[in-house]
Amino acid sequence: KLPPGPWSLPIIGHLHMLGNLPHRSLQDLAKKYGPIMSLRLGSIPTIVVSSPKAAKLFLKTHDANFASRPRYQASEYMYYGSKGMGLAEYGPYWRHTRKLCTLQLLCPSKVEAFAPLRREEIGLLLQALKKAGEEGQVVDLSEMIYEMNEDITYRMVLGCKRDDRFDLKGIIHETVLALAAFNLADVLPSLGAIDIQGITRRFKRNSKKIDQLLETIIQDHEQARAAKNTRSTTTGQQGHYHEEADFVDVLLSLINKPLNPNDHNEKVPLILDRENVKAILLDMIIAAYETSATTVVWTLAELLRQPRVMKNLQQELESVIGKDRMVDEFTDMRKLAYLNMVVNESMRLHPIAPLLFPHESINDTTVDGYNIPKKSRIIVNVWSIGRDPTAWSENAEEFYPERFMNSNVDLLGHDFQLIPFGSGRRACPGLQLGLITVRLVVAHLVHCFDWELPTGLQPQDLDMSEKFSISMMKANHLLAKPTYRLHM
Ligand code: HEM
Repeated sequence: KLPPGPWSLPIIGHLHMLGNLPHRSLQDLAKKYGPIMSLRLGSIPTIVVSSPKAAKLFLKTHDANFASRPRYQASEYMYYGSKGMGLAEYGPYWRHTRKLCTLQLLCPSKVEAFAPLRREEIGLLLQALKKAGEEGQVVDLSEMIYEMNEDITYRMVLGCKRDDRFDLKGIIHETVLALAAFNLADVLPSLGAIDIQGITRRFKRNSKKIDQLLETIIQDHEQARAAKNTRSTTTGQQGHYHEEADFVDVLLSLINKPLNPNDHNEKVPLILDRENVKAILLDMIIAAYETSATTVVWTLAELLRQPRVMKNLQQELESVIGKDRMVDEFTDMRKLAYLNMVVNESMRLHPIAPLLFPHESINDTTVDGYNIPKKSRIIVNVWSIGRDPTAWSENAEEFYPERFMNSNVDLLGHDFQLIPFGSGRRACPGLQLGLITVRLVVAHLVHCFDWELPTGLQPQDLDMSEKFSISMMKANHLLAKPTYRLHM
């Protein structure tokens, strides 16, 4: 038997029940039909998972069967015929690219190597805020945080944050918007050829622009590498031409080589080609583009709504760091226990991917007595799990970081009541990078400044509405007035 679910309409199935904030609509439905629920979105059989216990069954017990992704038009058009990693179906290509990304781009030593870049970009944000504070201005904190996060991302992935030859930020914004749009063809594939929403045309237009951008940047890197190599033969020096190699450098050092040289089972080894490189670069940009910034904005909004928690955090920062120097990523972060609780609590209530990214089942299987057909789409409602009163007690809707005191629950994916980065084979490979960025930016903003809401706005009246897009952001920008508080 299939899991229970509501009656569906012809053709559209349950699409009309999703609304603008599907995580909330699905939570309401799960209250009626249970933590493993069956829906049909267009023509796609869909299973919605809404409790920690059920999430464990899908993401741990039966993880291997649910580790694939549905086919999306976006993956086909924007990612060079599904050559990215995040949307790739489960199989050798995904496995090898994921390994490459985890070991070469997102490994702890690489995350650490970008610490000076983070320091520089956070420094620029703090300077701008200090100046605004001296002039008594209210700032658009959302905009400033997103901009800084983008600059960190572009420098880390591409080695630059602007280019005189093209509108780097504009092209990437357009790409993100195209990828975030709800595409009917993904749930009603028969509509794909008609392109009612004009999305296929948009993908085609956009993929050309993004390809030109990536191609130009790759060629710059190739020329720089060639120049460096000529120099190294004369001086006998080896190594990269930058102090810290950006992601383009790393991928170019692996291009035209087998994706996994140690896998002797494959008859024809998969070779990393130029399109793979461009698809992976785009994957990294999209994955890092706004995720950490969205979490920082939610955290600051919660802190502004809860002056008690803001004060506790400031006290912790003051006792560990004092007021005569800035937070240091290497020496201070692990001592900031309350900061970690604040970030955990923010990600519990505001996971940036409230429904993870849909998974797809590989074979027919049985879970908890229910039949789950092959090629079902699996939606894990992490947002609803984070607010489940049976897992989090009656105050589950409240922002209360102290709930993590003397608790072993963490964000790493083994506690199924808190999985903002997912869990299992498809869990976020950028977890360390995302988490350090969030913790570091929040620590600096709270350590360096006292924050006030714009005149007349009371903490309890701060708007916390959500907007469902590539990440679930705060619908309205966070505005606040900074006052610098350090003695330096
Ligand atoms: C606060 C920051 C971040 C959060 C909360 C987050 C969360 C997530 C979530 C929920 C998923 C989907 C898991 C699933 O489908 O089961 C995911 C996937 C992914 N994330 Fe992150 N992420 C963050 C930052 C980053 C960063 C900085 C990068 C890399 C630059 C990154 C790279 C990826 C990739 C490549 C995937 C797809 C993995 C796959 O399909 O195998 N993420 N992330």
